[in-house]
Amino acid sequence: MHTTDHNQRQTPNASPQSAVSAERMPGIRHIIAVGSGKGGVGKSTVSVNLALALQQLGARVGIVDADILGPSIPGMLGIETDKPPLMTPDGKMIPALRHGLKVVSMAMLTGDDDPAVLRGPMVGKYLNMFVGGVQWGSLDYLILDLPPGTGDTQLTLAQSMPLSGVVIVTTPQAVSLKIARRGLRMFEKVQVNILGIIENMRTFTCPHCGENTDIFRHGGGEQMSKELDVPFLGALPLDIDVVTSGDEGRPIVADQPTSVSAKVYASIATALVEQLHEAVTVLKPFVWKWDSDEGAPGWMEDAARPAGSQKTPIGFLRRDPRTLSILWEDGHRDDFDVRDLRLACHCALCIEEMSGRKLLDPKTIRSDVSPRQIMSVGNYAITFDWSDGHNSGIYSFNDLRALGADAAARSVENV
Ligand SMILES: Nc1ncnc2c1ncn2[C@@H]1O[C@H](COP(=O)(O)OP(=O)(O)OP(=O)(O)O)[C@@H](O)[C@H]1O
Repeated sequence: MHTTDHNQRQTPNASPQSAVSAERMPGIRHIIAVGSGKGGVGKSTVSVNLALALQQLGARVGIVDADILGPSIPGMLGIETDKPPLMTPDGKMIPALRHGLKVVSMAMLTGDDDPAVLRGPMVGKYLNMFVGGVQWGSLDYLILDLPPGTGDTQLTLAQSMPLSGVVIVTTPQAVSLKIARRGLRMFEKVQVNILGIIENMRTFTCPHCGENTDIFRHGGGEQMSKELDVPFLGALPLDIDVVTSGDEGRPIVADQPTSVSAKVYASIATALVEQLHEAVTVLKPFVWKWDSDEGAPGWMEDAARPAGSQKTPIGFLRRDPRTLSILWEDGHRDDFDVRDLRLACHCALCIEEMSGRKLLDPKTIRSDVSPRQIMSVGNYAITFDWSDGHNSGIYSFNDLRALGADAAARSVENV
C-alpha cells in the first residue's frame, strides 16, 4: 500500500495543514459545493457542465475536484495528468486551464491511475490546500465537486470554508433520493445554504423512435424539493451524448451547446446566479484577538434586511472589553456580556452530555474572565479561547440567537 501523505509529485508549498482563510482566497466571490449522497449519480458531470454554463453567462469559473479519492474531472475535461502542475515562485499551484475553466484535481498530483490512499483528516487538509494553496486569481464562482457521501470531507468543507451554498444532485430513483435527503440534512445541520436540487438522468428519449422512457422513474427530486422546501433547479435527461462527450473530454455544454441538456444547464446556471445575487452575506472565516481587536470579523450593517435570516450573523463587534455584540441578518442586535457567554458553554466539560446537568459551577468563574481569541467554525458557529484556559465549547449561531432571546426575556421579567 502506498499513501500520498507525501506525494511522489511536486506538492504546493502551502502546507496541507493550513486552513483556508479569507486572506488566502480574496478574489473568489462564491464557493459552491456540488454534492450527492449516492455515488455515480452524475455529480462530476453536473459540476463540469454547470461550470461551463456559468462561464457562458460571462462568469469566471474554477473547479476543485474535491473527490480526492476518486478524481474524475480531468478526464471529463480532457486535462492531461501525466505532468506535475506548474507552481508560482511563492509555492502556489497554478491551476490547469481547459475550456476557459481553471481546474485543480488530486489526479494532477498523483496521476489518473495512481489511487490516492489518504486517511480522513488528510483528505480535509488536501482540500483546504486545493482552495487556499492555488493561484486562482479573480473568480466569480469556484465549484467544488464533492466525493459521494455525508462523511468527513463534506463536514470539513462545511466547517472550514465560507460556502455560498451546496447543490444536491440526485437521480429519481428511491435509493438515490433517500441518500441525497440524508446529505441535504447534514448540510442543513451545519448551516450550509441549500441552493437547490438537480434531478439527473430523468427521461431517456430514444434516438430512433423518439419515445420517452423514465428509466430511473420521474420527478422524485422535484417531490423532495417540495417536501424539504428547497429550490428545484432542474431535471436533466438521461442522454447518451453526455456519456460519450464526457468520456472524450468534451463536456456536452461545450460540445453541443444547443442540445436539450445544454439548455437545462443554462437555465440552472441562470437560476443559481439570480439566487446568489440575493444570497445571504457570508462572513469570511476569522481568528479574532479580543484585546487588540486584531482580525475582527467586521460589521456589515448594510447587509441587514427585515426578511433576512435570524440565524445568520452579519457582524461581530467588541463593543467594550466586556461586551460582544452580534448583528443578525434580520437587523436584530444582541449584546452579550462575555462572562455570561463563558457560563453558557455547552461543552462536555460544562454540561453532562446524557442528563444535560450543568457541571460548571458559576462560582468558579472569575468576574473578569474574557476571551483571548474568538474563531469562526464554518458557517454555523464560533468558538472561544477563554482567559481561564477553557476552549472546548462550540457556540452555534442557533444557540447564540436563542441565548440572546432568553437574556432579553429575563431582563423583561426582572423589570
Ligand atoms: N444525464 C446523464 N445522462 C447519461 N449519462 C450520464 C448523465 N450524467 C452522468 N452520466 C454518466 O454517468 C456516469 C457517472 O457520472 P459521474 O462520474 O459524473 O458521477 P458521480 O456522481 O460524480 O460519480 P462518483 O460517485 O464516482 O463521483 C458517467 O459515465 C457519466 O458520463
